[in-house]
Amino acid sequence: MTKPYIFITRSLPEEIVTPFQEKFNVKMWDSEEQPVDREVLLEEAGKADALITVLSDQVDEELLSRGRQLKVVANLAVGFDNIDIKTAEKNGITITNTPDVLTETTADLTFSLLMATARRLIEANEYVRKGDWENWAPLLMAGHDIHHKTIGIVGMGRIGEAVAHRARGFHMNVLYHNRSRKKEAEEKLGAVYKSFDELVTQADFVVCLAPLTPETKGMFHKEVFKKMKSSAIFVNTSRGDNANEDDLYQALVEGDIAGAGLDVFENEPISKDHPLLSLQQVVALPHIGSASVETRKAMMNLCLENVQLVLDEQEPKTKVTS
Ligand SMILES: NC(=O)c1ccc[n+]([C@@H]2O[C@H](COP(=O)([O-])OP(=O)(O)OC[C@H]3O[C@@H](n4cnc5c(N)ncnc54)[C@H](O)[C@@H]3O)[C@@H](O)[C@H]2O)c1
Ligand SMILES: O=C(O)[C@H](O)CO
Repeated sequence: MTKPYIFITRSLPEEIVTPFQEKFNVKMWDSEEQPVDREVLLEEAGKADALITVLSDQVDEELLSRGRQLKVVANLAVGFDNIDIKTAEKNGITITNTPDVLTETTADLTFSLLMATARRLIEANEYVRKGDWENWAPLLMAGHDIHHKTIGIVGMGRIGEAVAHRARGFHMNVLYHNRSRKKEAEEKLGAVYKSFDELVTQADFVVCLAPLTPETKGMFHKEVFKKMKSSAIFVNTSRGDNANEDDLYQALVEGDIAGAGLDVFENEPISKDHPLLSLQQVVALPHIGSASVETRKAMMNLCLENVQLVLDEQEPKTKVTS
């Protein structure tokens, strides 16, 4: 009997893939960094039983209609905005993602980014390395306090709650906005529900952790930045498209807000000539929210386990539904 065929769109460590090779015929794209060619991906989708994809692979109608035998697409991310879920369901293809295993790691990064932006850590590090540090000065690299300030979390899901937990450790006042109220989080974390407008007006740190959907796309725009405090810092570790980057740039230049910590961008990788990167008050990271070795390996394992379960005609651990 021929083994089921799994195609993985990036090169993953052998130690992760080897245990599955006895049961499956596994092929990987030969680069860890370079995305798979679209033509190759379409061709593979036409013959694979399972695909393991990453967030930059567009799993759209064209791809999902190729696979006569495609049964499952396991996305190496909790976000699934790169996948047309409805078409997958229509075509009987199971979609899985990687929730939970990355929650704490992404919350760590989100809070680090908030701190790095508020306390100007990257700018200060460059200052020392360039040899610009000549004297101690009363306001040298003075930033903004974090402790006892107000954090506003938009998208109080798994990661949002984990960020709120960290914020409580810094004696912060926690506000949140979510699609629905979360009474348990209010009790557990002392978080206070606010409308979106109230939250952006009152928070010192506005943190976006909502998924990218038609509803959230561009939700942080010109008028929203204008409502924020001029001392506010915007942190985005969800998806770049949730904020309008031109409006964010203008808001920073015109002093509507004080800074931005960004792990995600409208176009990734962001061009080094992008206006946002010319601003000292912006800390920019290359989409590394979940990037600890332990967590990335846990995400890879979860993808492979999900694929195995579906191919064995069992329920996957983390199925995505519309
Ligand atoms: N930067 C990174 O590397 C990284 C890592 C992991 C996750 N993420 C992003 O973070 C997102 C959140 O992950 P999660 O595991 O916490 O997901 P989750 O589903 O547990 O939480 C998302 C929350 O957002 C809420 N929400 C949805 N639409 C909303 C809206 N219009 N307004 C307000 N709230 C809304 C949901 O009700 C939910 O509570 C992912 O979708 C992904 O885009 C990024
Ligand atoms: O959605 C996700 O999981 C991230 O963007 C990558 O870990």
